[in-house]
Amino acid sequence: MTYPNDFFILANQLIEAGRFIDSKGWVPATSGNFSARLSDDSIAITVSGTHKGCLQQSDIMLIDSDAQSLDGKKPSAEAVLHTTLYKRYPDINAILHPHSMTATLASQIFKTEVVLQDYELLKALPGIDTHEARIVVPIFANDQNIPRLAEQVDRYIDQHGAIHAYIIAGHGLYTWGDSVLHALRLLETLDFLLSCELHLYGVKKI
Ligand SMILES: CSCCC(=O)C(=O)COP(=O)(O)O
Ligand SMILES: [Zn+2]
Repeated sequence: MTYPNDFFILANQLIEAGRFIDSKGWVPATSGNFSARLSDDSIAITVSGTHKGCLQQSDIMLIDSDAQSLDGKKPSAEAVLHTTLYKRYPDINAILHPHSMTATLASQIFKTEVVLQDYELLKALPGIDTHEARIVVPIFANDQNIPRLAEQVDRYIDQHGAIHAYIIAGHGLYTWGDSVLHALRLLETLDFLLSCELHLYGVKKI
């Protein structure tokens, strides 16, 4: 298998992102998955079952835009959630999915959505230039049937318009950006804002 040139650059960015995300405690055990879109529209994604804090280049593989393996490796079990977002949003090039405690707890408390409003840090999200913005992070029921879950997300976006992230209940968060670094900044932003909301609801230590 000959990988495109940008595969190795993006794979290294995903490896670095994994170290950072793991240092925050957001990908316990083998949870989470990450991907980046290449210039030929194929997708570099984490191999299923790997520890995302100590990824090697061999733990990043290539899939096509329909989540089919291009190199014989086994992609993340949630690859279809990634390809569905890439199809919908031509401008995004990276997706990060941690199993952070903030997202997991928020889903148990808020059930259907988390509303983020009146935070200066909202301005770290694309297209937002005031703390008065109102962001909704929808929460979807967890589902072991990933294509069905992806359809649920797609339907929500059809009905409600663009979102920056979503939570899968009792599971974790999905967010994305135009680069791995950008997606990482959004992830930090959302984690901080979710922990503010949890503190407001009496959760003392996260
Ligand atoms: C061990 S966590 C259960 C699977 C999961 O939710 C996840 O994010 C990791 O799955 P993958 O196949 O991408 O390693
Ligand atoms: Zn997961």
